[in-house]
Amino acid sequence: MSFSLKEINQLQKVDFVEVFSNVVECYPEAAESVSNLAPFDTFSALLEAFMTHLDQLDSLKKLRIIKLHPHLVPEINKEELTEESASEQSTVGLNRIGNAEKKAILRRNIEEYWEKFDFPFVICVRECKNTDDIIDSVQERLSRTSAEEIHVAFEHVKKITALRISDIVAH
Ligand SMILES: NC(=O)N[C@H]1NC(=O)NC1=O
Repeated sequence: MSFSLKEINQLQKVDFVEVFSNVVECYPEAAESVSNLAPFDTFSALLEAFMTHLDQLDSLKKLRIIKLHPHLVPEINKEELTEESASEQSTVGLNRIGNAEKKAILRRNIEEYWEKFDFPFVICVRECKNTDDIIDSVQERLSRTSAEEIHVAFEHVKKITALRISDIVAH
């Protein structure tokens, strides 16, 4: 459902939090905090409020948010996907990889990443052209340090959030 900025600004706090509850995956606390800053003069101001909220979180909370994201191969953890994640994962066909070998490589790489870092591989899927793009990224990012990867993964969390906000609010 898409809202105008005017409609967003007229929402009661509880409704604002519900509308934006999953723009940060499974972390409604972001919407809760940003709701206190309403009304917003522009779409950019709303977007910026969420980005600023995320940026100022301490590193433990950032890590917690990264860990709230589902694996790109949900079978790894037998996960139920949120509506937003399922839709994003389907944009590049992650839910219908026909090539068994490719599916196995992706799964192996993502499991290896999880074992190395102890948090899921997070990437803004909607910025990827296809599953090969994702395989290349996970292989490249596997060589990084944990601190580097927390930073990179969190930048992807912010991109995912921005796109989800753009889906909700006409701009
Ligand atoms: N693991 C991971 O990257 N998950 C996500 N990426 C994305 O674009 N949507 C997600 O849920």
